[in-house]
Amino acid sequence: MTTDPDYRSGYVAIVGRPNVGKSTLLNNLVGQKVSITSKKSQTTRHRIHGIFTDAQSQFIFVDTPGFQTQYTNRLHSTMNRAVIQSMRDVDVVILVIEALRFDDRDKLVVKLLPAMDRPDKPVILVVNKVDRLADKSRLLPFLEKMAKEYAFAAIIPVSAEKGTQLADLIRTVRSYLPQNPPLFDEGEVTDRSEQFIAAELVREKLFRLLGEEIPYSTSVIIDQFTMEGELRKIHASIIVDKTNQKAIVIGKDGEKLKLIATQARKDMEQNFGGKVYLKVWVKVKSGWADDARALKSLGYE
Ligand SMILES: Nc1nc2c(ncn2[C@@H]2O[C@H](COP(=O)(O)OP(=O)(O)OP(=O)(O)O)[C@@H](O)[C@H]2O)c(=O)[nH]1
Repeated sequence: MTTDPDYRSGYVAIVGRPNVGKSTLLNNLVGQKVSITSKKSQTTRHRIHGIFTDAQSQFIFVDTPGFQTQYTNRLHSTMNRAVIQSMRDVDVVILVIEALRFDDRDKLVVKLLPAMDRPDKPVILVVNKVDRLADKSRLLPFLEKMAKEYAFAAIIPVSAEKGTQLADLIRTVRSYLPQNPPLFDEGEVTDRSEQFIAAELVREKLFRLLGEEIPYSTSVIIDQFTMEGELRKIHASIIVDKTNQKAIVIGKDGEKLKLIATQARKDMEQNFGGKVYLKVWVKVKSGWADDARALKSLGYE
């Protein structure tokens, strides 16, 4: 751990409507250092998506589950609550939009942001996909217009895909992080367990593929994780609270569960760099959320 008095660390939320490039940005920012934290870190208030640590700073990127949903037309109150909740305790919010595009859906996201005139909660606007602009001269007026309309702490045009201007973004975000020693030990966060990642990837699919209510009352546990040569054999259970939730997760003719499992398997194969055999069950465990012992067995202290 560092003893540098100017070390900065804090929580950062990346928000924006679907498809603006949030995941691309996150992956590029955390780069090789992408880490899904260990079970222990799960007990913090945030769901952590990735951590970037360097000699001067540590950025802890938190999930904003609501924005990951496919059901973009259903920006209803549950989702809003989830998003607002996830932004409440972060130090910096990064709002991502596409260059030259600021539509009604972006405006809806802006409405959910913390008040920008509050000095303790800077919102940095990232204008992404600048590489796509044929006519670069249109960018500056767009940036100026955004600056005039909203009190962003900073506006930074980037290409998340090409990695352009990301160093600038890192520097800017850093300047808004509190002076803190690293909140997570680098060893701890890079020591990622494939078992944990596997559970996270299934959980992510629940958020993406189900309505907004269900994922919050589910949990995922890995019952079995074995290697057979190069093949990872994984058995996972999705734990739900009620029988009707089980039916929803499984879907008509098992289609939903199949989709969840297929997408999770593909992500696992990409993450682990090898073939995965994944089997997923849905189990009802009534009142699991209230049962301390059950919670403990699911990894929540
Ligand atoms: N040209 C270009 N394309 C980009 C850039 N960043 C992201 N994209 C593309 O935009 C699409 C959406 O990117 P994602 O990172 O999945 O977007 P997202 O905001 O995480 O989307 P959701 O998960 O749906 O919320 C993908 O096809 C990316 O390849 C960029 O800087 N330039």
